Amino acid sequence: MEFRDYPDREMLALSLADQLASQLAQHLRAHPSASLCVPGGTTPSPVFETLSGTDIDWDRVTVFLGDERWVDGDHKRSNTRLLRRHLLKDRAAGANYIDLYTGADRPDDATGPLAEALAPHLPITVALLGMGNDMHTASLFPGADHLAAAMAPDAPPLMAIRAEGAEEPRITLTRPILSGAFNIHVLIMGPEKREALDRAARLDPMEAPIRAFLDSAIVHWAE
Ligand SMILES: O=C1O[C@H](COP(=O)(O)O)[C@@H](O)[C@H](O)[C@H]1O
Repeated sequence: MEFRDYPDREMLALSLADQLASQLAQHLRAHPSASLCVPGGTTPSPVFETLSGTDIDWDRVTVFLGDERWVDGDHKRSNTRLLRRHLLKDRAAGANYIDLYTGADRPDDATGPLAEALAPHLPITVALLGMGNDMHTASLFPGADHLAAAMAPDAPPLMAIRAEGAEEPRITLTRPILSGAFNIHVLIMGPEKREALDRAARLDPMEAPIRAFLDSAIVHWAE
């Protein structure tokens, strides 16, 4: 794991957005398309704001979330809503977006069609992961009902998942799809998350799912 410590959150957002854009642009120089997997939650919006204005060929970039809460796109807890407000605008408005919320009654009914939609965009070019204070990442929560299956090497690309720490049913990309990304970044802010990261580094991925991605990730942190 590489740990990058920034002087403040603004510097982190500017620098990380630049690193993500550079990796996408570099991939696009050698390939017809690239994919960007991003987190939802409360942390990434400043990074998204900067990234949305970067000058890359967004028409050739496919964006999708690492996980989605099973709520309508205009619900205040929708991760897609966050993306539409902070990332999929300005220059990045041209990106192809795969919405993980299909409107099906249950996320279980969406995993098959979504796996087909994602397949042409795998392996992920750049995966940005978030982390909760409970050491979950995407919707891979400690204690979640299908965590063992979602962490297995032969897990399907997406799974429906429920957890006590999650307010609503979720859909999540699974461990093999996320860990197969060419470039993995973890974004955390604040002292609590730094402590959680240190704790996670000493735990098994079933207790601290973020642990599964740390060995090959660059972690970006600011107070
Ligand atoms: O529920 C979620 O939580 C994590 C962490 O979110 P944060 O609010 O602590 O930044 C996020 O990465 C994930 O995408 C989201 O669905």
